[in-house]
Amino acid sequence: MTSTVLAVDGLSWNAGGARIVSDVTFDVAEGEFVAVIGPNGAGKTSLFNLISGVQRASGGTVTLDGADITREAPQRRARRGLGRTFQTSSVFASLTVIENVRLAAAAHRGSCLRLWRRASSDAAALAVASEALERVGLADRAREIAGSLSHGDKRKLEIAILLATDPRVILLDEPMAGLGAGDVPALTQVIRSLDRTILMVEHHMHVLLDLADRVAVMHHGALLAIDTPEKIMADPTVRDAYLGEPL
Ligand SMILES: Nc1ncnc2c1ncn2[C@@H]1O[C@H](COP(=O)(O)OP(=O)(O)OP(=O)(O)O)[C@@H](O)[C@H]1O
Repeated sequence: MTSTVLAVDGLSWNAGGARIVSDVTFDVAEGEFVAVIGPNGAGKTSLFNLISGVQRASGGTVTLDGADITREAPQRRARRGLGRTFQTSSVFASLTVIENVRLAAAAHRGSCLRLWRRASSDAAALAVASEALERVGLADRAREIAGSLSHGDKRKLEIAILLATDPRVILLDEPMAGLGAGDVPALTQVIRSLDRTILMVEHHMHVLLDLADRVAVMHHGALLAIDTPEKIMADPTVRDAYLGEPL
């Protein structure tokens, strides 16, 4: 019996006189991987903004582990375990790889960052950071300056930063965007190995077919369908939403 970790119910958002997200309802079960797809402008990032709290919903609710978090600020949601990456990189380019992760671990542990202390003195945060880097395959790059990493490795670092906060749910917004074709399989492998509850916006069909338990299709701000990848691929209304574009 699987339990619901994240639930959105009737979630809506109006902005600039338009309804951007319209009455979206679905549940995500513990350990489930849900891919979110849809044509450009369908409202995928806006949906993530509502779930993570970057935008306040105009209507509906977001529930995490049974708690209504709809009115909570993003930081509070993050502390509850909603971890999110953004389309643009949130890495501190001038810090080392491990410093980026250690800071996230320390902030999550609530330790005040005493800047006069040596950075490495928080042994617990450092241990968490090392383990997170191990998980994403960046352990041997720990002492490098984050800004010098390749695009693909920066994405892995962003995921390590999230892991350092031990999130209940991970929201990944187009993690493959801007990657060369050669970097996609390695990042796919890292994401697959996370073994967490994950919601991911993704355009690469082969990636989400590989990873997703279910695929949610957004269209004009509404949830058009949510089902297994096989059923979604065979759904004529989904094909119509893409105006004949191959899925
Ligand atoms: N703050 C805002 N005010 C007004 N309109 C907005 C705002 N943010 C987004 N939109 C509009 O809402 C629609 C959905 O945008 P959103 O970025 O959520 O779509 P998306 O599915 O993530 O698209 P893409 O795949 O291109 O990233 C777009 O038409 C966008 O222009």
